[in-house]
Amino acid sequence: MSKPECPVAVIDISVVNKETAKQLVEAASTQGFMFIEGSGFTAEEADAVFKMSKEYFELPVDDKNKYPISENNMGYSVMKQEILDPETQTSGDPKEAFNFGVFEKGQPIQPMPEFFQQAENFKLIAGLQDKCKDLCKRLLTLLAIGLEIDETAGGSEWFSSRHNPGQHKSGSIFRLLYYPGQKKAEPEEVIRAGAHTDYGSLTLLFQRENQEGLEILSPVTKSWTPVPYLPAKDQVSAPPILINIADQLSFWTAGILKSSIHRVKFPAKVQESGQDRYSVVYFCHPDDQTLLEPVPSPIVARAKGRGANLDGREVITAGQHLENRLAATYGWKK
Ligand SMILES: O=C(O)CCC(=O)C(=O)O
Ligand SMILES: [Fe+2]
Repeated sequence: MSKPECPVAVIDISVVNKETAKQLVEAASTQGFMFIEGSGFTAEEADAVFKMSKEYFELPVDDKNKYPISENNMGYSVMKQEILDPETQTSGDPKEAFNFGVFEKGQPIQPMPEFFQQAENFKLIAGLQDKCKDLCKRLLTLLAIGLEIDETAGGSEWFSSRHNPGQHKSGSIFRLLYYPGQKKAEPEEVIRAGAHTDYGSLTLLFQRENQEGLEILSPVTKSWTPVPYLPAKDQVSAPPILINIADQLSFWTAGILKSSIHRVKFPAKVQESGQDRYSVVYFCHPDDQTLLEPVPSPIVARAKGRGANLDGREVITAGQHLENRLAATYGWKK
């Protein structure tokens, strides 16, 4: 399935069946990253969200700072505020971001900047969040099928039934990111987003052509591997979306599914052109009260001794796990 120049698999998920599920679990248990075709997102939606994002980040910083990120992980994160790799980084990531919590009954759950309240922007954000939720449900169903989860315990619904963003509280976040280009800096020296794993269950990433920068520490080759931009297969569809497994799915499956370390570091081509990078991310999290207990899968059961399978370990909830990770990232007290 992989195109020769692409280090991660490209999987068409338009059909939900055992064959697609097998391909997804194979990719999720090797690189932990994969491109998805057949997501249902359109080129028009992708163009619109990147246009909105650029307009937002061009606003004066004082305006953006009126809605600062708070302990609920929603709002504006100013340049260098976030430190994704606190153990090795001496200063924050050179990027800005805005985090939206998932709307409840079509309404935001945080104070919204006027810019995002404009009817067209509001409709776009709400619509994209809904599509991200649906896509994650489909991916979670496929992963459950691929892991052969016991039918009597919930089968293909085991993961998806624990994800109800917008109905139950969760850490799910829809995020706009902006990494300003820096023409002069040495490419090798500039880390745009420090090495980290994602905190939830799954992450969806939308990126743009000629704005590459994401690298994964491949569990297969153990080396930093740049992830390319893949063009759309036709004029109507959005380009393939990059998916990665995050901590909670890895923990749930005793490490069988890989939550791979990744970072953002502009390649020479992007560095030389001084090009900015914009990305749009959906972090999918289980409902806060979800217990991170072993998954009833024969495949996971064979991998004794790690993650949720560890005997004698205190079972924590998804919400507690997220609180711990955010406290480290932003220097918040626990
Ligand atoms: O912008 C990117 O490509 C990566 C963002 C990322 O890894 C994150 O925000 O967790
Ligand atoms: Fe990430």
